[in-house]
Amino acid sequence: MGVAEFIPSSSSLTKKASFYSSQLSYVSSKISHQRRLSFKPLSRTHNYSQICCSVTSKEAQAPTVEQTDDPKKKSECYGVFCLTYDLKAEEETSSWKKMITVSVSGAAGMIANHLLFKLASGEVFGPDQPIALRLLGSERSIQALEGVAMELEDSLYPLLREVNIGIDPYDVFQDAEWALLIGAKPRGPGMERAGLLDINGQIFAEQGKALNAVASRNVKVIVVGNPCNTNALICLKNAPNIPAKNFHALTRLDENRAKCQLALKAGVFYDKVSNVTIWGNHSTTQVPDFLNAKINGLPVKEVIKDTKWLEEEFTEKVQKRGGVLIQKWGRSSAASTAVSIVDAIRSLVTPTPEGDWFSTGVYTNGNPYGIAEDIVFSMPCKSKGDGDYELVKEVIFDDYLWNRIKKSEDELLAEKRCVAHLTGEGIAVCDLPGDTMLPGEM
Ligand SMILES: NC(=O)C1=CN([C@@H]2O[C@H](COP(=O)(O)OP(=O)(O)OC[C@H]3O[C@@H](n4cnc5c(N)ncnc54)[C@H](OP(=O)(O)O)[C@@H]3O)[C@@H](O)[C@H]2O)C=CC1
Ligand SMILES: O=C([O-])CC(=O)C(=O)O
Repeated sequence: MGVAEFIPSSSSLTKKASFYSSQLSYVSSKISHQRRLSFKPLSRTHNYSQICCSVTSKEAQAPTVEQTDDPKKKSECYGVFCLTYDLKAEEETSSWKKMITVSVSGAAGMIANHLLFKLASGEVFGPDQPIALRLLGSERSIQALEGVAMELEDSLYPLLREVNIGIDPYDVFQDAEWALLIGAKPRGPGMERAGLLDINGQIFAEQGKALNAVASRNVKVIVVGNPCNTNALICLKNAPNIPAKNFHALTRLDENRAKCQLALKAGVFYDKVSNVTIWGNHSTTQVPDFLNAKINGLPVKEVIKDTKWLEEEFTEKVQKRGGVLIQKWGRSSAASTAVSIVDAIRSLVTPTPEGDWFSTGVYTNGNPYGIAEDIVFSMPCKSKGDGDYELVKEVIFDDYLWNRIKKSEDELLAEKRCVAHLTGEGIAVCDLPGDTMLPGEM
């Protein structure tokens, strides 16, 4: 067991967003499959949706190219983004809902490369839901992010109304109604878990502060970047003006993996598997719950009688699926993670089917199970489809399940002690269990 102590340096505590300076923003609008595009360099204080366009009718209006002699302005726009359409009146696509704003970090990364196109297509929020995408990158990735914006443009999604890229979270999270926090430093060879927690924790502390300052007061936040549970805890602690309940750590990929393994073993298609909970941390201590899960409406243990398989093989397969995938692919799950983010969002914006539930890592504030308070722990939830959720009470525990849950709880409590300097709870003491690993580590 390694013991490390983090005394917060003044730089780590007082560091403001380091990316305040330059940024590029692209705003696009697509109406009735015809493109209306505009580009404006946005300052931190602009209201983006007011800057964007509106239309009076479905008829195209002649574009006017904005001429500028300002060389700085010129260098900030390219191609069709330099065209400004003069759209004067209010939008009349009356069958569509009011546009929502979704901010995504790590937007030039592999997961985002799948996710953004699903968001823009209407697959996530519905075919009548216009969307503004605000994409957060860094100085490292700004060129790639321009490439992402270009591909989104070239995809001609009618619902995609704005694409805005930047490197300052205080800009990119402005008015966000959903914040999908994917960007994080991957754990490299020889890097201690404590080191990863510290580096990524600082990213999420900063982003929490930015959300607190500029996002919608009811923003829903899904933390994907690892270690996602503790990153989510850090994020919510740095965003005291946003309800802690609104923060999630993504464990839906683990739920999907568990469903797949149960379906395989039972010889049924996976739509027959329901009520699967992932308890705890998105790490190798996570607990895929086969006690409460069902196949064809029956308890899994009545369908799969091989308890040894359930307790050992199944559990370990789910816990380590990410690592096996990395060995095969040479990189971590990207497409299936994006799919699981879609699932996680849809579970919050559509009513949960009667009797079923879904897993998500949420803040343990008054949970009915007896899990330690003040951590982010994956638990069974159901939703009315309003973006909110409640914990499911109708679950049972046996010694096997409860002992495993406690191990994951211990791990998260240790991670929490390790990031105390980032949650405002004093001096961090890092005494992580030696076997603490991400699913992607073997
Ligand atoms: N919860 C879950 O179920 C899963 C979580 N994950 C996690 O999701 C995260 C993203 O995965 P993926 O998209 O595949 O990764 P990529 O490496 O493709 O992208 C990650 C992005 O993170 C950003 N980043 C932020 N800070 C740093 C830093 N200090 N060093 C390097 N990159 C940084 C980079 O963008 P930029 O330069 O623009 O900041 C980069 O594009 C990882 O943390 C991964 O472990 C992966 C699979 C499942
Ligand atoms: O460890 C990783 O980066 C990948 C991961 O979370 C997973 O596959 O579940």
